Amino acid sequence: MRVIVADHPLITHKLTYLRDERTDSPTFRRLAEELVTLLAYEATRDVRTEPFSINTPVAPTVGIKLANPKPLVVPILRAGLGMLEGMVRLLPSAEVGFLGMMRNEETLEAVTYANRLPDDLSGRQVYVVDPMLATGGTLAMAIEYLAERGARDITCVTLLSAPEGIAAVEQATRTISPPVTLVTGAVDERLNEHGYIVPGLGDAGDRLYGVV
Ligand SMILES: O=P(O)(O)OC[C@H]1O[C@H](OP(=O)(O)OP(=O)(O)O)[C@H](O)[C@@H]1O
Ligand SMILES: O=c1cc[nH]c(=O)[nH]1
Ligand SMILES: [Mg+2]
Repeated sequence: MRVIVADHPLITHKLTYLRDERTDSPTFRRLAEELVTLLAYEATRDVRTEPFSINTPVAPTVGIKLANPKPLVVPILRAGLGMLEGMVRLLPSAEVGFLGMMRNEETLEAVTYANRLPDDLSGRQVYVVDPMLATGGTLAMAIEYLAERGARDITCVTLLSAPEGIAAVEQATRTISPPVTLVTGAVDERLNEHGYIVPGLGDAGDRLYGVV
């Protein structure tokens, strides 16, 4: 797995406010959206394009446009929804599929409770968005699932990642065929005994949408 830590000062600045416990929900949502736009710039560096002929007012020229099939963006509900708008703003022609997944807070194992994705992902570039990569169970399960359906390559965009989670996803993706890339805003110190990222930002879903 290729890991890109996009530690641009603007990203780290916005992440600092996002982490701050005093940041309220509306501000948290706005910052998450702004952050994903900055991360998406890095994450889409290898998006597939094809030549596109146009005429400027001065001369004909050949540029590029996104190739077909268009990329698929997959937010992992709930917290990934907070990154969807920023992602599709940058990729307006992308399609969107949904995976609903939650961690069992006792066992820390991921459970899938919703799935609305095209059956056949052959040839598709897939961008998975979820703010948090903690133990890695959720992302590993999502990646395996997308690979089984034939995704051509899979790029995961997270705001924060734990070293333990990166190692777990690396291990889990060792045997799958599509290339996997992780683009993250920061790699934090560790996980605590409850599986939360330290220093992290708490529960991203709760901070975006309220405590469940
Ligand atoms: O790497 P892991 O240990 O699997 O943890 C990461 C997952 O935990 C959070 O979701 P959560 O289960 O809290 O669901 P929510 O988005 O509905 O709050 C987060 O958004 C990831 O999906
Ligand atoms: O720190 C963490 C770990 C998992 N999920 C979160 O929302 N935050
Ligand atoms: Mg949560």
